[in-house]
Amino acid sequence: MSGAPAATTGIPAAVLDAHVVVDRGEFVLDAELRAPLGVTALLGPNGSGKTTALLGLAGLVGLARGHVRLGEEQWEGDARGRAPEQRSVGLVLAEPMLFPHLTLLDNVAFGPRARGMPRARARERAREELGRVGLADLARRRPGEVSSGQAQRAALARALATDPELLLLDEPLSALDPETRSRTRADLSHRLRDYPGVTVLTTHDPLDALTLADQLVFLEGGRVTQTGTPGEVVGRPRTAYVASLVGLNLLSGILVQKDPGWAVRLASSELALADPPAGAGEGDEVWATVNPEAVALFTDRPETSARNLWRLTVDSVTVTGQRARIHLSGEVSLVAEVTLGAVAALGITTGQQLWAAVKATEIHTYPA
Ligand SMILES: Nc1ncnc2c1ncn2[C@@H]1O[C@H](COP(=O)(O)OP(=O)(O)OP(=O)(O)O)[C@@H](O)[C@H]1O
Repeated sequence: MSGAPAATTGIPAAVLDAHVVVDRGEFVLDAELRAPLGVTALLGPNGSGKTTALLGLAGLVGLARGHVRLGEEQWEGDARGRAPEQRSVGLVLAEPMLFPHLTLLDNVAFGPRARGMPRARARERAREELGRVGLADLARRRPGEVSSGQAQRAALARALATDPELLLLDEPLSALDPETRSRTRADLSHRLRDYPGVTVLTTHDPLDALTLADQLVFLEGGRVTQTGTPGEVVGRPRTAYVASLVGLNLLSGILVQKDPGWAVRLASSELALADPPAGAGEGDEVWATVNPEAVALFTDRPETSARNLWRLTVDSVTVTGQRARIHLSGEVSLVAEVTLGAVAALGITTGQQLWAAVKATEIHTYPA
């Protein structure tokens, strides 16, 4: 839900402290980004400004306003600015962008060499970095002679060979096929655990974010809409995008006391609750999440003890593996997740009307 306040929670002291404002004409990025040591994932839909934010941190696009500080160092702001090459940054893009005519070893040695390290030491450093990403045996190959996942690992080694204080990874796994992606994700996770600096990585993929990152920052329309640890975000999503990414239904409304019990008054329906949320009272705005697996579907009005029952229309059906997600709308918009067997048994098709039931105990609420 755009316009929701950015929510920040108990993350360690920020080491990267930036306010990145970039004016691209029709699009303006205005994002405050704080990242502690460890991995911060920047997530957002296409065009939300993730790449622009990374380029702003690296000094590769100019800021209209704002600042970039890393620890005690001011990289940008207060009329001071460091050129990109004066920033201690390692950058990895979706495409590895290795020099095709150089071996992996020389590709990785290039950064230390360019910073004045003698050739033999730079090669030694490169060998060490290639070893850390499992490429010691391929050091003499050229980029065209290795797989896409291996090339991406070499790009990571190249970025780390200069011992950057800030590592920026822009969709580092997005160009890989699914199998390579999952193996490279594991290698990346392993290598990042040993990297002592601040990593900011952009991704669309919740699996990348949840497996690689200590902290998540969501960007929507150029603004930060939510930050938190993976656990905090999964437990309390605050925008429809965040909720859908973590696979939950998110509804918002006003908490009302009923006789007996409590409910959330939605735009055109109500959600009966088992318990009111801690920290909220009558009349307060609250969020409610419903796991799609907790939405039971019926073709005929069921005899059910579930206190939430609606007749809804099937808008679309998406299948992943053996399960299907049924997008429903009507008095409420909900996604239900059922087995393919249930899709067949209920004969689910687009446009069909179904009864959807959710037990009050399956609704998780928290203050907005
Ligand atoms: N060089 C440019 N000149 C003008 N507009 C640009 C430029 N680069 C990006 N934009 C615009 O800025 C917005 C943000 O783009 P950006 O690439 O940062 O988004 P993103 O979140 O990384 O997207 P994706 O996930 O698709 O890579 C988009 O609307 C894009 O069209």
